[in-house]
Amino acid sequence: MTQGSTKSTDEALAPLRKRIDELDRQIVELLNARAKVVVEVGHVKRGGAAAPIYAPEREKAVLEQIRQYNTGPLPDACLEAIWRELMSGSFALERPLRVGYLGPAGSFSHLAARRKFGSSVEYDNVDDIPAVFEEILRGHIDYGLVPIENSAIGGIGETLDAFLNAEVQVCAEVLINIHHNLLSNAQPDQITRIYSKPEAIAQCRKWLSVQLQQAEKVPVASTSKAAELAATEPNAAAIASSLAGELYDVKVQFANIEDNPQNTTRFFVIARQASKPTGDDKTSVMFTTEHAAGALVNVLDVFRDFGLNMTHIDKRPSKRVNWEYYFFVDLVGHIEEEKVRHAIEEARKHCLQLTVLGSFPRAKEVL
Ligand SMILES: C=C(O[C@@H]1C=C(C(=O)O)C=C[C@H]1O)C(=O)O
Repeated sequence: MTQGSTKSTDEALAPLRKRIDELDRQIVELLNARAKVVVEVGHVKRGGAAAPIYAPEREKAVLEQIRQYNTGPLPDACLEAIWRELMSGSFALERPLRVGYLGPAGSFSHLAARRKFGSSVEYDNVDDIPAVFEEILRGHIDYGLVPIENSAIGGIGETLDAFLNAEVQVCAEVLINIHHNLLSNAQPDQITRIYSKPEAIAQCRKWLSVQLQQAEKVPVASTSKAAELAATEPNAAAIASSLAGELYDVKVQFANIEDNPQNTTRFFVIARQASKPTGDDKTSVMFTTEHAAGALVNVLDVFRDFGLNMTHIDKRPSKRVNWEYYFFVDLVGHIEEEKVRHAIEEARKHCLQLTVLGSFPRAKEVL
């Protein structure tokens, strides 16, 4: 490029950048005007009957409105990411929020928590899934992220079992694409060992059968533990999230090595309170029935008779009596809707016990 053309490019850019500077000034002013209103919301929530700081129903309405306002050229997903981060800042202005997840840091639960709650909340990593539930009940954390099901391996037994022992509420759901990465600070041909959680190794089976055949596959307790090992051991690699790579300072050598690119995990956000209706919600229930012919069908018949669509069903052994089960069902609708409330009252008549785990806005996007 000649000097003349560089100069004319600079000349052409200068006024455009000046316009951007002025718009940025206005955006900052507007963001702070919004933040001042959020501070007032915080005062209202803390006074009188204390209202939860995180309001999933309002989050959904705000994001839907943003999509409606959007006339481009920015894609909806970009604006949504900005507004999620903005709402994360709102929490900090109302009252610092503590969010717990199954650790160590860099796990997929951590990734789900960060995508949902942004970078302005405090995160706590907890040793196991039941401990996330306990920390909610003890008031040590405000919200907890727990995996409920994966598109490839199905229900997460540890989470389902934890609902039997802890009375927490489901207040939101989060869908996350699980992308695995091969992380290592060694050159690929120098890698002799690959650490990961057995499930992650299994989810990358096809890729591993053609790549890095020389390396030994070593199972460890979590993908984030694997990343930690890969950071310290020469010639070691890990299969883990890109977040784990960032946190433990290990390079992504190969991205998206999972066999199924649609590999998705659904997480529940658990809390001490449920969420208000949005008009597009789900209700999660857990029940056990008598050990008799047709007992389960009798309950499901009620949901059909009331026209309630079921989006999830799972079962876990009661662990009290052999072959006695707890069933977990997600229904479309909110418990405050007359039809849903009525259906659950009717279903209860066919159960030994039925617990409503919570109603929450239906997640539309995979984050
Ligand atoms: C400001 C509020 O609190 C939180 C922050 C929100 C926001 O920044 O728009 C929306 C919902 C809440 O999770 C509110 O409840 O309106």
